[in-house]
This record gives sequence, structure tokens and C-alpha cells, in this order.
Amino acid sequence: MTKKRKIYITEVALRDGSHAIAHQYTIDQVLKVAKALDEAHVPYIEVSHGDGLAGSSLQYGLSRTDEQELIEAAVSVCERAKVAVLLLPGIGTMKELKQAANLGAKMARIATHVTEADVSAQHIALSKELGLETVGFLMMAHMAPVEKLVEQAKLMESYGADTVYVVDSAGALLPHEVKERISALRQHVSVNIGFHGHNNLSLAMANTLVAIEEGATRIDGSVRCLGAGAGNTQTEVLIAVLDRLGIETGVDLYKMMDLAEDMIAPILPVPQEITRDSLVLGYAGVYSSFLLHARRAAKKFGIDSRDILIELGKLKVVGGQEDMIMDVAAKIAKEKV
Ligand SMILES: CC[C@H](O)CC(=O)C(=O)O
Ligand SMILES: [Mn+2]
Repeated sequence: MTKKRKIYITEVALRDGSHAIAHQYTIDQVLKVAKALDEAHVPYIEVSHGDGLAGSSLQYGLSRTDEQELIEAAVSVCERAKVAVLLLPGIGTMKELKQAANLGAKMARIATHVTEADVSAQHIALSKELGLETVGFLMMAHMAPVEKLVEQAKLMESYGADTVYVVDSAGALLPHEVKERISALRQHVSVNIGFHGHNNLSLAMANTLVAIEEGATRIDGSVRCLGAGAGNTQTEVLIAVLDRLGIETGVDLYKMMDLAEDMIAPILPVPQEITRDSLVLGYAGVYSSFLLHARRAAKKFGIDSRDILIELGKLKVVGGQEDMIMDVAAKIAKEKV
């Protein structure tokens, strides 16, 4: 790791972490956490329902607080940090994106399944029109071969994205797979490259470092690992590691450690760790956000959540198909009788 480059961190605990707490953020929590992140000089703070704008629904989980109020709260306490929002076309619409921009969001991350970048064209165009920094977010990146990922990233670049992310939604990518993906993007796209990892196989940090080594400059982290599944690359640890490597993030390490310990740990229902079922997410290549849904279904049908996740992995179920979780659980339970 010899090149001295600046890495721009996006903190995702107030969005990806929403999955881990069943979308129960309060305004008070967002005010405190966003203020502390701003004071620690984190450049981007993502705030939305876990499944992005307008995610609050029976299918994805109802939010305790309207996300636009959470966005407004975060914007109100950020002096330097830019508030980002996530939007999955088909869940979120132009209306919510405009509303978030009016409230002061400065970045939009338009997320699609790794093979479906074409559905992001209008949303990326609107985001640019609204003057937002715009990210194309290619989810479930382990599900497509490198050439496909490159093709899809080029589409997002052609629509106007400033950055394209490789998103390891399932925490399933191995370090050499991250390396080949980021390296291919470096060769074929001119925009910034980002990486978003999940720690289900305990590889989030290793994969993030490989991504940086290969040229990614936009990196996601979640403080105290507050993200879906086993969480994301742990932000405060990443800041420390990058500092040791001589890579600049501009983020204050002590302030991040204090935030993790004093504010985030009390929010967590249980400490974020790699449990048997979050491990299976990475092993079977299943969306990290499916974890709590699978646990609920397992409880309801008296079966093992791992069996549900393995089956979902075999079926290659992707985001938006959350209703399949109950169906699969019911089928497994029936077969057991
Ligand atoms: C459902 C949206 C998803 O949580 C976005 C994301 O963070 C990922 O795919 O990892
Ligand atoms: Mn994620």
C-alpha cells in the first residue's frame, strides 16, 4: 500500500444500520449520531430507511420515524458533512428524491441489482439535475461475472454517475474477487470507484483494503459495525488502519471511537457479531438485509434460520423478493412434517 491517496468515507450506520434495528431510529438518535459524525469530520453520512427512500412498508419493515424527518434532523446538525440518501428505483421515486434534496441532502446513491443498472438512468439524471453528487450503487456484486459488472458500471457512468460502487451486499466476495472487480473497473471507467462491504465472512476489512489498494477512493463503513447482517466494515477500525497505512481520511479517530462506545453501543439491541446465521448470509450469498426477516420466519415456523437462508441462496433470491422468505420457510416447515 504505497500510494498516498485520500479516501472519502461514507458512514452508513444511519441507513444500513437501520436494518439491524428494524428501522426504529428516533429523531433524537439521528440528531446525536449525525452531530458526532460531523464533529469527527466524516464527509458523508447516509440517512434513509434501510431499503432506501420510501422503504417503510410491510414488505421491507415499517419505520418508527418518517425518514424525511430523519434526513431533516441530520441536515440540521451537519456543518461540514454532506447528508446522503439511498434510493432503489421502484421502491423510492422521484418524489422522495426531490423531497430529500429540498431538505438539504447533497448526495444520492442510486442502487440497483448488479445486472439491472438500466433502471437507474432516470434517477441518476434527476439526481444530477437536482445538483446532487450522484453514486451508482451496484448491489449483490458477487452475483455477476466481472465483465457484466463492468458493463453495468459503464451504463451508470453514461447516465451521469460521479462514482460507481461495488456493493458486496451479501458479504460473500472473497478478497481476490474484490481485487478483480475493482481492478477491472479501474481499467474501464473514468469515474470514482467505491466499495461497500459486509462482514458476514469476517472479510469486510480485508476486502476494503484490497479495494483501496486497487484504486477505490470512496469507501463505506458502519460505526461499531451497525449495519445489516454482521454489519459493514467497522468505520472507526478502518480509520485507525488507514492512518497506520499512511492513508488520509480526515476523520478524527478518537471522536469516532467515543461515538462508537458512548452512542452506538447503547443503540444496538445486541452487539454486532458474526452469528451462525449471519455467517450463512456470506456463505450462501444472501442479501444481508434478509437476516431479521429470516429470523422472524424461522421463529414463526419453528425451523432453523440457516435452512431458510441456504435455500434463498440456492434460489438466488434478490432484494425486492422479501416475501419469498416466508414462502421458503413455510415450504421447509411443510417438508419437515
Ligand atoms: C436493500 C438495500 C441494501 O441494504 C443496500 C445495501 O447496503 C447493500 O446492498 O448492501
Ligand atoms: Mn449494505
